[in-house]
Amino acid sequence: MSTRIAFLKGHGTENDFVIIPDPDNAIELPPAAVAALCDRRAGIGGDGVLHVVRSAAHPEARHLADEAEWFMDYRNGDGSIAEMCGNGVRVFARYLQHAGHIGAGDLAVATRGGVKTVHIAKAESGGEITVGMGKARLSGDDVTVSVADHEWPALNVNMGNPHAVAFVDDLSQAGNLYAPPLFSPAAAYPDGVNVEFVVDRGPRHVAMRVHERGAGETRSCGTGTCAVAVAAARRDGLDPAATGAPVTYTVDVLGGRLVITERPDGEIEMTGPAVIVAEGEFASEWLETAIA
Ligand SMILES: N[C@@H](CCC[C@H](N)C(=O)O)C(=O)O
Repeated sequence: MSTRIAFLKGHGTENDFVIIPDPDNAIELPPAAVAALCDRRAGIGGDGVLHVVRSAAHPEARHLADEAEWFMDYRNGDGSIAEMCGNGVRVFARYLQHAGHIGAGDLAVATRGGVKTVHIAKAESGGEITVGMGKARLSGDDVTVSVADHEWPALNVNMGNPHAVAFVDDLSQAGNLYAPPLFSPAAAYPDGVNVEFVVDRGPRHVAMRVHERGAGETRSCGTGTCAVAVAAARRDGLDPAATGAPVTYTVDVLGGRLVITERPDGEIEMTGPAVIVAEGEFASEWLETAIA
């Protein structure tokens, strides 16, 4: 029997998501279903899916239910699972606000990368959303990334999910990014990697392009902007832990701008917009046929 399944479409700096509200975790989303939803021609279209589930109803988040009522079950557009999505968590919070589950103010969201604290500014103050993204883990190991005949040294930064940050002379050097950049050594990223290409725009102001694991080139990556801000700060000789002063970078992405602050205790805050674009429903029959 065909049933109607509600969805919404949203984006954060044009990193776009299909949102599936499913408080009781009643909807099965195998990888092929996620890929069908994210298909930009035959499906709804998106870089990923935000499956909105109460933590108590999800086996991966039940243990976090006392800390965070909601779990962001994030999936990449190819159906693979990722630990964290920075733009996604802002859009997730915006959805909860849009649906009337929460108002402006503070919220805790469970993710596979731990519980994230979220602050939604009041509409009259611009409505932007700030997320406590946790600490960056930098590996000192040498990593390189390459595209066609260009090769760059990169910094291995983990923001819950893996990143390789390469400073380049010009963002066009990354080419069309239809294929994933190559990286070395393979052991640095056993589960694949998100690769950021970065140029300077001014003091504490950079711009980047990103090739995301499981999605291809996207117009923004929130965890990527955090990785880039930390990599740029270290390159510029700035370490909040050493000076006791927070450091803020503005990171331009193809789809907008995010502001990233690293505090002396290493905690990173990301601030940016989140938009709900549309809502609708599809027939379960369509999804079943699409993945058959
Ligand atoms: N777009 C995201 C990151 C999504 C997950 C990533 N593709 C991965 O596989 O780690 C963001 O805004 O952080």
